[in-house]
Formats: sequence, structure tokens, C-alpha cells
Amino acid sequence: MEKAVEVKNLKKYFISEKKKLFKKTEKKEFKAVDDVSFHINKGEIFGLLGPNGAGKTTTIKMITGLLRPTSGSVTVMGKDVDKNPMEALSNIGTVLAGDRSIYWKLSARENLEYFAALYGCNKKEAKERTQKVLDRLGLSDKADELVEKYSTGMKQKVALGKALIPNAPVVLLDEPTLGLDPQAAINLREIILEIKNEGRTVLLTTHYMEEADFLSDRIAIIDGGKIIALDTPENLKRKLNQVKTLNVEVDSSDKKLLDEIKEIKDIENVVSKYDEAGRRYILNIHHMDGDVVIQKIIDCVSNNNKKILSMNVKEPSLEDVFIHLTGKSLRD
Ligand SMILES: Nc1ncnc2c1ncn2[C@@H]1O[C@H](COP(=O)(O)OP(=O)(O)OP(=O)(O)O)[C@@H](O)[C@H]1O
Repeated sequence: MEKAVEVKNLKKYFISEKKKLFKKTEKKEFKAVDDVSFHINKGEIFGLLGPNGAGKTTTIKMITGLLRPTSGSVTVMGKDVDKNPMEALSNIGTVLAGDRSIYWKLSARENLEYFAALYGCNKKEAKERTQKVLDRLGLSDKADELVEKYSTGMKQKVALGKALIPNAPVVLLDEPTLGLDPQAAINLREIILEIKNEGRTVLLTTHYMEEADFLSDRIAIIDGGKIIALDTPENLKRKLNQVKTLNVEVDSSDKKLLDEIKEIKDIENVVSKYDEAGRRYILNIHHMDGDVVIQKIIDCVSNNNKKILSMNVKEPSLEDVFIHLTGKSLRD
């Protein structure tokens, strides 16, 4: 299969300096991206999934040439981003998370025509491309209204439009649905699938499990600057199948309870989440097969003077894969 993007041993280390009273400045190295390698096949949607601070945006910035890697290489459609930036980057359209480059005092049409001009289109071509993108995004009706009057979802569509204007074979989307209401997020995901159906390649970063699961052909899970798993969503979930996932709802939870559950033989991981609506705690427990384990969990909860409100065995989700691999919940 042909590769649209290839990332090899990519590293980005940031150096921070701390001034110490009467002492020399202390330098500290922070590994934001730490030896990351992956490739994206032509025509696939590749999801880069990870919690806040995992290194997703830093990776995207290195792919788009906005940030120079400490070491490692990136090629886009066979061209090296460092050695051959013009050719490599002409193949990419990008939306960065919280993109501020959309002008709110201009209309969507004016914004997109402006970006088309920046990409070297003449006036006629800029108008044509803009109209095409506006139609595709369902923005044509309000194309001449100022962006400041748009909803968040519509503003995000204009940002996506900016990534589509270059008509590039590779589209990088950094948290494209962040902050959108559920319906607007669904609409945007449909558009992302359409982009794929045109034969384009999409790299998507997200910290929404369902989004990565729904859209991606393959997913890389990144945590602490390292890729800890990379596979199709189905295979990632299949790998978890020998481990059972149990959700136990309890009326209260604390560190002592979690520590004691973790001590039970055959327990792999426990994560506790507070369900505000139901005013209860949900313990997400991964364990190896066996009824004895369940009985021990029940005993442990009751010995801690807490009450079990419900218990159910779950099909593994991508979130379970993440908890299993990292020992923490994605939204921690
Ligand atoms: N210019 C910088 N200087 C120092 N540290 C930085 C810099 N840019 C990013 N970092 C750090 O690198 C780590 C990775 O950041 P990055 O923005 O890539 O994460 P992310 O996975 O995109 O997270 P989020 O979902 O919160 O955007 C973070 O801990 C961040 O604080």
C-alpha cells in the first residue's frame, strides 16, 4: 500500500529554564514527543488518540513543518518535510486545534477566498474553489454573513474549509470537533468521511474515543509522547477480549477502596469516575476471567462500608483499551 505520510523516530524535546535564587539557572528537558514512528496509507483515516498533553498537536505541528523536530524525519507523499518543505507541504491542508486564523470580521466566503489567494490561486480559481468548499460544508446559504455571527459549529466548518481550500491529498485535522454540540460534531464527522471517500488521506487527532472508533481505519494511541498501541479499532478491542471488563456502581469511593481492589489477584486495572447526574461512582475494573474475582470485589466494597448499586459486564470499548494500556482514564 502506498504511504501518504511517514513519520520516523520523531522526537521533540523542549528545554525549560528555571531561575533559582543564588543558584545557576536550572535547565530541564521535557520529552513532548519521544521517538514516535508510524505511517499513514493513502486514502485512510488515521486517528491519533491521546489525553491532554500526550503530544498530538506537537506531532501534527512537526508534520506540517510548523515545528522543527529535535530529531527524526517526516515525509509527505514521498517528500521530506525538512529537506523539501515546499513540495512536501503543498500536499497538506491543515486545521490546528482552536485555530485562530479565521477572520471573524470577514464572511466565510471572504475568508476562504483569502486563503485560496494565499495558496496561489488566481481570482477566478479562488472563487470557484471557495464555492465548492462552501457547498460541501453546507455553508452556502450563510456564506456572505460575518463569521462572528456564526455558531461554534459553523466557525469550525470554516476552519475545516481552510484545510480543504488547497485541494491537497492529505488533510490534517487537530481536534476538529472540540467544543461542538453533539449534532454539530456528527455533521462534521460525516464531512470527514466524505473527504476520505474522495480518496484523500486524513490524519485526525482527538481525545474522543467514539470519534476515533467511528472514523478511523487505524488508530495510534499516544500517551506521554510515546505510541503505546497502533492497530485497527477492531483489533485493539479484540486484544482485550481475554480480559473482562466490569462496571460497578457504588455510592462512594476513595483511594483505600481502589487500592484494596487493585490488590485482589487477577485484577488488572481499576479506574473510578464520578457520575454527577446519578451522584454515584462508577468503578471500571479489568480482570481476568473468574467468578471468584467478582465475589472478592463485592466483599471488598462491603468491608469498606460502601454499597454496590449495580454491576454489569461490558463489551470492551476503545476507552477500555486505553485504561488497560495506561492504567488511567482518557479524560483524567
Ligand atoms: N513550546 C512548548 N514549550 C514547552 N512545552 C511544550 C511546548 N509545546 C507543548 N509543550 C508540552 O508538550 C506536551 C505535549 O503537548 P501537545 O500540545 O502536543 O499535547 P496534545 O496531545 O495535543 O494535548 P491537548 O489535547 O491538550 O492539545 C505538553 O505537556 C505541553 O505542555
